[in-house]
Amino acid sequence: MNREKVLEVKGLEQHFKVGSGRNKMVVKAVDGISFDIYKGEVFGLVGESGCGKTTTGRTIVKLYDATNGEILFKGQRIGGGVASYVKRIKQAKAEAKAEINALKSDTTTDNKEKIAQIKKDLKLLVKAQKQEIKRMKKDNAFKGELVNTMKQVQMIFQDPISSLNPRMTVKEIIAEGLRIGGLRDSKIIDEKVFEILKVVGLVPEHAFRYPHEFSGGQRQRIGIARALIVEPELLIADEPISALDVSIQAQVINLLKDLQSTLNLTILFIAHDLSVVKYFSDRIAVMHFGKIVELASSEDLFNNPLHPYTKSLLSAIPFPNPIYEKTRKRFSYDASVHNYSETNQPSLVDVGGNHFVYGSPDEIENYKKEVSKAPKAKTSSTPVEVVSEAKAEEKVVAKKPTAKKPAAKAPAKKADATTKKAPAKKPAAKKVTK
Ligand SMILES: Nc1ncnc2c1ncn2[C@@H]1O[C@H](COP(=O)(O)OP(=O)(O)OP(=O)(O)O)[C@@H](O)[C@H]1O
Repeated sequence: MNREKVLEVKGLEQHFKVGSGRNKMVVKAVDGISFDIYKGEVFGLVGESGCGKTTTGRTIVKLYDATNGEILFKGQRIGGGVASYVKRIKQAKAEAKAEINALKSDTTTDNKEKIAQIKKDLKLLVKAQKQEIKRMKKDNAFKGELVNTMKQVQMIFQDPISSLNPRMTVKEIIAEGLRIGGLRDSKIIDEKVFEILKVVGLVPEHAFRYPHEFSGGQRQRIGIARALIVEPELLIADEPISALDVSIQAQVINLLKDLQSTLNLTILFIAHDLSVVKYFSDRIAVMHFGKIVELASSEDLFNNPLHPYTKSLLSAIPFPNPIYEKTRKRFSYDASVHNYSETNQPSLVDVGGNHFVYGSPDEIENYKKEVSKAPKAKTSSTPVEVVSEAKAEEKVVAKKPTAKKPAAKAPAKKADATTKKAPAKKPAAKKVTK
């Protein structure tokens, strides 16, 4: 099946210069990652704190300028960096200089021709690299077009408290994206805001209140409404539940899950908890120290994890079973097992059935053997547990109670009013064909 790529991330690097003087150093928060996200897919990005997940999301929405690599949204370049081209020019110049100096110091032969050739080659290489830099910068320069494109990529933030302006009413917060997009008709703006509030499980009356009047879960719903009002195609959810009370986490996850299917959204779901992404994601990429170490369908990753880091993350997931918990073995990941060297370099390779693992050639051979012996994965469609959560009242500080009806259960017609996309429910079996 031909799948439309909504997002393409190619060799993305995001390096931060920190400290000064002797303490100056470069933090390679994201260190050359590549992945594609297909239309209608939920792509999970997981890893422990500090592995670069948030930086990846923020670089995609252009909160940071990428150091290197490319980001394409529906084929259009929306971000990237030129550091590698500049580095290549510097390196080529240094190499050419060293070669020319060596030839000049050799007084026994006439090396004029060779030197001229080196200079000519260098000139050509520098010209090609500069042209490439120019092309990239030019692609970035279509500002108007880029602003429109970026509207289609929205982000939900980890902390709903700090991400909402306390001095703005909910209506002002949600409508901001519409106003930035040039909409001025306050009647239409009001209608759209009220509509989207219903879609996320709130009520129109909430529009006139301030963020502090809401509970954590409700604030996250406001954040979701703010992202959805501009009818995005790609939603980047950066740990949307990690700051929330456990009792309401599942509500927000289920809301996102429903919205994803009702509005046919494509989602990059960032989380540190593998158990959360399991039921939500079609595919999952596991990140460790700025690199993707494993990328596979959700089923493959859980049923047949290959990279030792993924195995260690999985071993950390608790199960609500005391007998299992008593015997559960947690093991830690020791990166020294890999023995990487200059001649034994790792890379991310498909070891079979679109199951990618980061490893050296020897490791990849072993992973391939392992994957060929593995039993076929069973499809799991278990919904997120909402047992106690459904009962858990979201403590509303606001005067009136929250609408209990889950947003995505809103009639298709309502969703239609908030998006250009066909509101029809997607078929349940939306698993990506591999
Ligand atoms: N603006 C910045 N300047 C310097 N270093 C940064 C910056 N942002 C992130 N980092 C560093 O980059 C690394 C990756 O951070 P990032 O927040 O992307 O990780 P994360 O996996 O999302 O972690 P968490 O789950 O805790 O948010 C960390 O070492 C962090 O300290």
